[in-house]
Amino acid sequence: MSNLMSIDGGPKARVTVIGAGSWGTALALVLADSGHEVTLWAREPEVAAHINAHHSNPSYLKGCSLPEHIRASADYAEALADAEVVLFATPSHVLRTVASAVKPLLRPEQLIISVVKGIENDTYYTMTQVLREVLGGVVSEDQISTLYGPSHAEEVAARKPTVVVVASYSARTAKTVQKLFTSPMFRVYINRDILGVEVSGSIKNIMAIAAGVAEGAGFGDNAIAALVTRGLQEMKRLGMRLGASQDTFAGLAGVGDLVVTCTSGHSRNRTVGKRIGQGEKLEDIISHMNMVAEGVKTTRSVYGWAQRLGVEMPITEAVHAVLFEGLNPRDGVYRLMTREQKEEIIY
Ligand SMILES: NC(=O)C1=CN([C@@H]2O[C@H](COP(=O)(O)OP(=O)(O)OC[C@H]3O[C@@H](n4cnc5c(N)ncnc54)[C@H](O)[C@@H]3O)[C@@H](O)[C@H]2O)C=CC1
Ligand SMILES: O=C(CO)COP(=O)(O)O
Repeated sequence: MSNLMSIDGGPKARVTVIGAGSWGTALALVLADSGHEVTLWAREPEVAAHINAHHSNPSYLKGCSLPEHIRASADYAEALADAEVVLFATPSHVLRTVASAVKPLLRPEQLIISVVKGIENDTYYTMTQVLREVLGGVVSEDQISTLYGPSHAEEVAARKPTVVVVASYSARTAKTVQKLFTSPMFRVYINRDILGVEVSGSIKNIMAIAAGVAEGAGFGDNAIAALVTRGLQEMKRLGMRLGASQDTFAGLAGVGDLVVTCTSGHSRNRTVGKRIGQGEKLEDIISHMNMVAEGVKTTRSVYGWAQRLGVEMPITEAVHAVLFEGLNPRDGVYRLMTREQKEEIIY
């Protein structure tokens, strides 16, 4: 277990954030505001140079000034040299590669945090499961945690009130991470159900694409409310089949993140869905985006996972058909509306 004296016994910890996209940058700001020493690893050397010279990251977080004591580097060894805490904030499809690359630089006493939302294609692993597998032998699973919840980077960076959850394989680690992040505008609850947190916080991105498609296709608020409600049932059905706790889906990583992503103008997943609903092609949208819409890849994973387990996930199936099988968005909605008649709650 970590001997993070700087967190447990004092105000400052040395944190390295791997990934200077919008979320990694916003969380670096939260931690720096609390007095922690933060180093941001950026994949692009020009992003690191800009952060060091201008204390901002316009490529990923426009209009935001960063505290001057955040340092950036595009070199793993330099970025990780003194880290007590290593926070992964990359897109989900590169987490395995990035974690493998930094593994030789990690030490057993470091705490590892994932804020990455997604389910890996083919393995159907959550992101802490990927980290557990890749970092095994260096870092114990008790050192690993995840921070999820309704938290658009733009609002966090603007220091607007945000409430999230931390879940870990170890209660002590969860408590340490809670303490690390807590500030007057950033409140952190602990949730013991790490699987439920990761499953719900990842599948909500599929529902956000569906909500965007509905909006783009010209449907109304009733349709969005229906997608949020039935989407929650779907998330719960898969999650509980995997052993997650029902209550997690009513919590911040569940309905909390589902609502914000399905309704916020900040959401990249909702935006991708909306543009598809308006008639654009997925490839054209994605090829012009420098940011990640995790729901696209997660749709492939969850569709395959649900098929393998025999779990009914009609919204996920419809999103899969629209994204990857050429189904017209309006026909996707028609398909959902004309399914066989059902009871709302299956007991
Ligand atoms: N932006 C947000 O408001 C929130 C994002 N998240 C999650 O955080 C994770 C990271 O997303 P964002 O920071 O929003 O990213 P972003 O969409 O702002 O930027 C993409 C990031 O991925 C990096 N990247 C791209 N290809 C890479 C590669 N091959 N190797 C390493 N890095 C690569 C880019 O350099 C950039 O830092 C995602 O899983 C996302 O769902 C979670 C909560 C809030
Ligand atoms: O997870 C998020 C908010 O909690 C971010 O959602 P988007 O990736 O759709 O912007």
